Amino acid sequence: MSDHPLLQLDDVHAYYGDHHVLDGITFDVDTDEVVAYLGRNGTGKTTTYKLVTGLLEPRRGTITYKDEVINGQEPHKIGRKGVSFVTADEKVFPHLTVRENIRLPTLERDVEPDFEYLYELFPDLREYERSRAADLSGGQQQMVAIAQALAADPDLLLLDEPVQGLAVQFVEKVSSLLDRLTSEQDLAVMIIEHDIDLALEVADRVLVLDEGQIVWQGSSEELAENDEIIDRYIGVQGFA
Ligand SMILES: Nc1ncnc2c1ncn2[C@@H]1O[C@H](COP(=O)(O)OP(=O)(O)OP(=O)(O)O)[C@@H](O)[C@H]1O
Repeated sequence: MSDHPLLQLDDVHAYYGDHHVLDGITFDVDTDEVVAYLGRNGTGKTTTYKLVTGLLEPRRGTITYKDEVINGQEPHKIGRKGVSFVTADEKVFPHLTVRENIRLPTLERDVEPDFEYLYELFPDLREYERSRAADLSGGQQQMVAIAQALAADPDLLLLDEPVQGLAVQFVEKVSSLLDRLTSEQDLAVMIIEHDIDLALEVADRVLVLDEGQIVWQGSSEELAENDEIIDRYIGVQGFA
């Protein structure tokens, strides 16, 4: 772990009304690592992403990104600092073309996405770049969402079940894509993923959340050998 992690959460608490969802979580994420964020449904994983992206303000604790406290900053400001968030049901704009969708996050910055690089990562998208997003399959639309997040040239990519409901061929693509991205760019990735085999395959490190607390952290290899933690907090394929 470095002295200056890209992202650092320190004793962070989050509530929805009186519902105390995150009960003092502390963890770091460094550039160039893929961190799987695991735990049963409803334990607060997506809520953690909402805090980091500014969609929700922590009641207590500190979120530091690139050595700056970002608690309570506006989502668009945090986005401009290099945080991108892709959810499972990411909505691409159906009436825009693939190319227009990918360009969206860069419009206000007056820069061009690196289409060549993105199409090399997602060859299907080159083929369909002039098609309306609505005409693509669910898996291809998910690729557009990930390409759109990458077009903004993020330093931290937060993926929330990026392959949920997708065909095996897309799952394999996402897995090899993450390998490639973190080896070619200064990028940290956090991934919420219920398929534990996939999570362990793509991640260097794992955080396990239960009842709003980080109950275990370690390398993917360590978790793969720790049946007790898997059974207790993640379960078969992570379903409660
Ligand atoms: N907008 C909201 N208002 C009120 N309660 C919410 C809201 N969003 C989430 N919750 C509750 O907060 C808790 C944590 O939800 P969260 O979505 O962060 O869990 P998760 O670990 O991401 O689960 P999943 O794997 O099902 O996505 C759950 O009990 C959920 O019902």
